Amino acid sequence: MKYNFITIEGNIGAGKTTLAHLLAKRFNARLILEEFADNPFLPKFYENPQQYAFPLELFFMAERFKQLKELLQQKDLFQNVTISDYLFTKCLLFAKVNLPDDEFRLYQRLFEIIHQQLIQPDLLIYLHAPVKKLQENIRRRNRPYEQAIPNEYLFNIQETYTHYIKQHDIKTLFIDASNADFLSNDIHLNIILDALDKDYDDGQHYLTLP
Ligand SMILES: Nc1ncnc2c1ncn2[C@@H]1O[C@H](COP(=O)(O)OP(=O)(O)OP(=O)(O)O)[C@@H](O)[C@H]1O
Repeated sequence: MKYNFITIEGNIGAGKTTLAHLLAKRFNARLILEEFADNPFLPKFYENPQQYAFPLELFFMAERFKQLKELLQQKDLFQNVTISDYLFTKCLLFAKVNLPDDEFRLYQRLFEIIHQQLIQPDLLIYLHAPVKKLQENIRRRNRPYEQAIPNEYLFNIQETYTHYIKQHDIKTLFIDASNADFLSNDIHLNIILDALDKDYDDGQHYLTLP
């Protein structure tokens, strides 16, 4: 395994957490998981996005910073592999979609100050699935407040992520996860494991799962 700190990203319902658990088990890695359930603004945001977007985004940024800073500063970081199911920049990407321009600019100023203090992963795994598949996953896991997410919101999030990854030339394994089933299909997990044995240049590297 060539990487010390891997982050898995993707749209809502793409399967980040499942893959993060499987990889962490395989590499006996430290696991950093998104704690979105503690965000009291999330159900309110889905009911009334305009009113709650700013406190929602601030809460996410504060919580994620606290979590990443504590974990990544522990001395054993580079003795163990670390897997996380979110990138700190996720805050900024969701904020771009959810906030009006003036509020976004304020948020971005705060983000940039905070962001510099964090260690970045050495590989990003991006799970890309079509909106139809995301909606199926969201329905199946059945978190009540997510059941009316419009397709347009998922498209916007997807666009924002892919644009960011391209623009910043981030070292990314870009996985077509349309058919992904990491839990019951060992072939899918093995394709990812094989890929993690290789060195990659910066930029996107595409993988398709059969
Ligand atoms: N910055 C943010 N702004 C708005 N909503 C957010 C933000 N971050 C996370 N969320 C919401 O929190 C919930 C959890 O999102 P997330 O994509 O992290 O996990 P997930 O959908 O459980 O991932 P996966 O299914 O890929 O494991 C979703 O409803 C998502 O929209």
